[in-house]
Amino acid sequence: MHWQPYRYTRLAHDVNGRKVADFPGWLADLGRRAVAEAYGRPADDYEPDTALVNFYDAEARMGMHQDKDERSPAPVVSLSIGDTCLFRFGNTETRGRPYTDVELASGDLFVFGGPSRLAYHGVPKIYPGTGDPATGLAAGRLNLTLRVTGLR
Ligand SMILES: O=C(O)CCC(=O)C(=O)O
Ligand SMILES: [Fe+2]
Repeated sequence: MHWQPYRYTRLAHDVNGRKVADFPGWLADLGRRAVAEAYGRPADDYEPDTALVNFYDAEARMGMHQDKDERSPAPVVSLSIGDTCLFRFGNTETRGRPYTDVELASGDLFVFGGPSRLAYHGVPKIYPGTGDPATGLAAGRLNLTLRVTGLR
């Protein structure tokens, strides 16, 4: 599936009109491992169908929001590559406090599941120059979120 603010589509109308690439099997496996570890039980039934990729340059931010364009309550698995960011993990009721600020560094993985699936969250700050160029990313931050859209 392809996400364009704020809906999923089968074709990338806003890019090239083409069908999006199949979800890579290795990435789905990684998602299952993440969910299994976070939940402490096997997650063989976790079948993400969409990976949303966000690139953040030094000034980029993401405001507080809920991930609620999916029809499925399945967990969202977030992977971070490149620059470290300040990640704000909030509550399910409001955009504001209480929230918890954590740093997400390259290689960190975060699972939004269960009661936190619909928690507000955002990225108030990127720490430029903190990434390891060995990732292949010379600058900035990439975030991938694996999602089960529940749309087919
Ligand atoms: O970049 C992040 O860590 C969060 C991304 C996010 O919240 C989203 O793509 O919905
Ligand atoms: Fe989000």
